[in-house]
Amino acid sequence: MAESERPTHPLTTDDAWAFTASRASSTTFFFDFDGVLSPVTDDPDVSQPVPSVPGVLARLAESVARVAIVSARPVSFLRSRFGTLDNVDLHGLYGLEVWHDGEIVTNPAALEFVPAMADLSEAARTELPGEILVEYKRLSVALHYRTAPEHAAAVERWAHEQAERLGLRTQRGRMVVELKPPVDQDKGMVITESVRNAGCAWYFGDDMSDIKAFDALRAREAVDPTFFGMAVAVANTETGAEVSAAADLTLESPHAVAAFLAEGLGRF
Ligand SMILES: O=P(O)(O)OC[C@H]1O[C@H](O[C@H]2O[C@H](CO)[C@@H](O)[C@H](O)[C@H]2O)[C@H](O)[C@@H](O)[C@@H]1O
Repeated sequence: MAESERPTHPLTTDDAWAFTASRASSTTFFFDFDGVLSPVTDDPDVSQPVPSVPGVLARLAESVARVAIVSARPVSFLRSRFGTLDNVDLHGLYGLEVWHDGEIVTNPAALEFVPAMADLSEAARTELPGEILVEYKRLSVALHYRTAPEHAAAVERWAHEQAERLGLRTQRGRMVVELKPPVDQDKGMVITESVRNAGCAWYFGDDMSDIKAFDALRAREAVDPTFFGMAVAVANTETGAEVSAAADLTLESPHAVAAFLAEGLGRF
């Protein structure tokens, strides 16, 4: 396929892989973590990537310009799962953190919220029902109701009251509501910045925050007729319908993502 002939949406998977292979040296693959590279678990602390994922990402990084994980998890968590992959870039907390030259670089505008987040996580543990899992992430706090969905409304209400009181923002996800600093930073902004000089990029996501990353690919296509963006959703019963509706392709599960990439690697 000639370089300028980018495939049009909707497109076949074969066309997408063929074009990507022709642009490998200017292609980036971006991945969300939970629900995409890792099956969903009740306890976020025990989540692990699908066993074949680290090997597949390492091989992919040897075939294209760049592979990056763009997650709502802290970089420290991503390092605990992917620290051995020195050719995979890590963006944490929606891009508020990035792993760069052997250290975590934090958006300075978010740093002043560290004490408030520590206090907030303590308050959540005291004030919310005991079944609610409180995940303290240094710059944000996630309140999980996966194992107690009957408390969803109360948790959402509490989160919104705290956001109002402390001047924070909320982010809804899969059986979770998160309190974040009032800093303009989302996954779409990470992608917009990262694809400025790319010829092609893929993004794999499953949650509401990933739709902004899909939008960033579309926006790049709109201003650069040679750029090709491929938005891949991973199915789930919680946010799957909305994410799939915004995607070019839907894969069934994190295991299917790993198999899809392993098959695609044969095209390079
Ligand atoms: O951007 P991501 O990497 O997808 O992170 C989004 C949230 O993922 C985690 O929560 C989700 O996965 C948990 C483990 O499978 C699950 O228990 C929970 O119900 C999901 O919402 C993570 O714990 C959150 O901090 C992230 O915001």
